[in-house]
Amino acid sequence: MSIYETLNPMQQEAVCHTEGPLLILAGAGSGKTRVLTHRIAWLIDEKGVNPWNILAITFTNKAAGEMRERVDDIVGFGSEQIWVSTFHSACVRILRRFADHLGYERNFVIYDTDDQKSVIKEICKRLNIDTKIYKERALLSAISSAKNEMIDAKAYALNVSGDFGKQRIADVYGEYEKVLYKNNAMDFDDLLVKTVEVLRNNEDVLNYYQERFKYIMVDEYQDTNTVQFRLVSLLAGKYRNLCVVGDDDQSIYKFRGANIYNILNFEKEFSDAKVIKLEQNYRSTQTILDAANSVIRHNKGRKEKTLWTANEVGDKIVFHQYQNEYDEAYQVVEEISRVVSQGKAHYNDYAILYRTNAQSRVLEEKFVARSIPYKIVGGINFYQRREIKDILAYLKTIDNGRDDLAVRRIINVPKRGIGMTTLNRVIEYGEARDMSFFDALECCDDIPRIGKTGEKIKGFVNMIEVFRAQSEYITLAELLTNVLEETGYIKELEEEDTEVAQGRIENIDELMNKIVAYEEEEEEPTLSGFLENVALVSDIDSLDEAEDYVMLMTLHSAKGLEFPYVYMCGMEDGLFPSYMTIVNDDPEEIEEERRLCYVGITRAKKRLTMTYAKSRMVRGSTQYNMLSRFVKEISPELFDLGAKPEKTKQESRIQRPSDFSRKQTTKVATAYGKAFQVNKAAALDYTVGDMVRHIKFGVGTVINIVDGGKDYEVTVDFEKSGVKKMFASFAKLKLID
Ligand SMILES: Nc1ncnc2c1ncn2[C@@H]1O[C@H](COP(=O)(O)OP(=O)(O)OP(=O)(O)O)[C@@H](O)[C@H]1O
Ligand SMILES: [Mg+2]
Repeated sequence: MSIYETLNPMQQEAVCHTEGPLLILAGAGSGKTRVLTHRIAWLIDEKGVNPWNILAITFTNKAAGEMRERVDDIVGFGSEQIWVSTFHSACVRILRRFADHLGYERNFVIYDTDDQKSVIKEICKRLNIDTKIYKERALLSAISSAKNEMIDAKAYALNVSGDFGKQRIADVYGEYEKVLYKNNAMDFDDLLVKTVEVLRNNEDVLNYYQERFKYIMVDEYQDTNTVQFRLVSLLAGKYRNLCVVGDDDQSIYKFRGANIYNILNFEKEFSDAKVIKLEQNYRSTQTILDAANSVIRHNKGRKEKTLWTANEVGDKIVFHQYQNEYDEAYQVVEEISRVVSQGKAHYNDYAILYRTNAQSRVLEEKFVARSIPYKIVGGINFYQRREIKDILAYLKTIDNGRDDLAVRRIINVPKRGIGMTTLNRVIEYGEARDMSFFDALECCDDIPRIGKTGEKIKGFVNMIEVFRAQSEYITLAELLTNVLEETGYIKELEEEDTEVAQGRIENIDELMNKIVAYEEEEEEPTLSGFLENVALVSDIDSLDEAEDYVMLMTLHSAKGLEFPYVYMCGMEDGLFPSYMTIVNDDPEEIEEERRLCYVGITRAKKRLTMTYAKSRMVRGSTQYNMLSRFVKEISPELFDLGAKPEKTKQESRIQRPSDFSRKQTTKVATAYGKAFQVNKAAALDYTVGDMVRHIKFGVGTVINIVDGGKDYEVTVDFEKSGVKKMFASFAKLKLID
């Protein structure tokens, strides 16, 4: 049977429409990616197109890898000639060849955020710009947005029209471009911008690539931004054989400048474009598809789509409610383990999806405890993350300082201006005397040629010693708080103010949760005890080799992928949709989160399980959340509500070799544990979900309560005035019976 017979008539039409622009707009699982791979095969096998003339662009490296595999399978010989890559790697390839046309050396370097920041810092100093007012990160993000909109430094400067703030940004932007050029460096946005520039300004280069890429395909088109759109239109400018596929309901990268209007732009720029809609979903059961549709229906201003499936009705959506995130993780892992051990599924039939990276920690610990192989897709295991390693290195150094690697890891993190030459001298000194690195640091006065850096070293040693002294009389959570504050670690991340930095902060918060849970449960908590406990769960080497593993990933990373069994964990308002989305109360943000939910649901082929934890520790304090609004949007008849969670013993929050009884404690650490006090949950006479009355705002529903130490922070959704956050003692909310 020819592979084309495995396509439906609309898909076949899309595959065979090889000449001229083509837009495939279709819902999840309708075979868009499949059409792209089959189109490549068709071009080569049936149209005799040279594989060399084909460019396929995908969104992530994983997607590129998968597409490459699918193409290899159906094309066979010659498939390695096809460019299957992400936007960025395609651009790097082009620039490595033609960057000299822009006056760059071809071996230009690519700057990461740290490099960019030091450039900005240096410029601000030179221009006398106060970085307290003009934050480095804000400057960088203004420059990045400008680049993604293809506004260069000159154009930016022309547009400031007397706005002093913008003028400063324009000054920095101009200088920044000069410095990068001088250093033969490009930042991430440059890769795209400069490629467009090379193509625009050099007819021969443009000609070369237009001739080369006679057939261009772009997957996940809904998440392209302005400069990416420009790039594609330039490349396809001559032959116009451009096929883009996307789904406006799955646009989830607006925060990175993705521009959903590119779908409209496409129809404008390529007005003769053929538009094909695919309506049959092949991936999911009827039930899963119904659930997805019932959620996405709540978004306004979307293109209404019909999506049906011939697949069976299938299992109901499973919904579980748990006491807390530990129960949730425990039960999910147990369930997977049970089914797999019965031989009914493989580990890699499963994916666990969550909203934030930090949620992986508890799940990972349960997997390690059960010796079940798992892999974090598109990310890094919790205990391997940079910030977690850094903070643990601080704690190890405070604990005893005998771990040279740990001390060396943090001596200059955050930057303290202690250079490599100095450090080598300290190492040499220590090795000659058989001392630990930390002991050698303590002797820095005696080390020759240390000079002024000695003061900086002493500052570091002193700080560690103060922490050591403190650790005698404060709790571990307080110690961690002090480390985060005194070292400036958190401040640096806060100032960076990027998506990545925010993720790092969330991970550190999660480590705080771990410490608080450890202290609550342990009879005699100690720093060494905590570090041993961590070593127990972070030792995952043995599981690394497995070929069959459960996949854990954020909802964002799951785009384009599919799995027989999907778990969506943490289905709570305040987590998903995120807390900030709810507080900002911006309908567009909620819609973006809803699209993310749609992406999550539609990853599942056979069965979808959604889980909800009534309480969850956030920054060291227990938070009670309401069920996610997205779950409520799914019609109740689609759920298997009989599937109540089995009553199990209260799940331990920490991993330990032997069983023990959980110590009941009322101690609760606040955000960064400044104050410790008795849990006052009994002090409020209302709880999440209750109706309350406020003297000014009227009637509303309590949607969140956070124990903020001295007071409770209560979030209420008022019928008239929307969501408001307030302190319980001031709000004087009255419970309505
Ligand atoms: N005509 C078909 N016959 C059988 N299976 C199909 C057909 N079309 C697609 N499929 C299968 O349906 C699943 C979904 O296809 P694909 O991943 O291409 O969808 P998609 O539209 O790209 O989804 P997403 O929007 O999530 O990226 C895949 O397993 C694919 O092999
Ligand atoms: Mg796809």
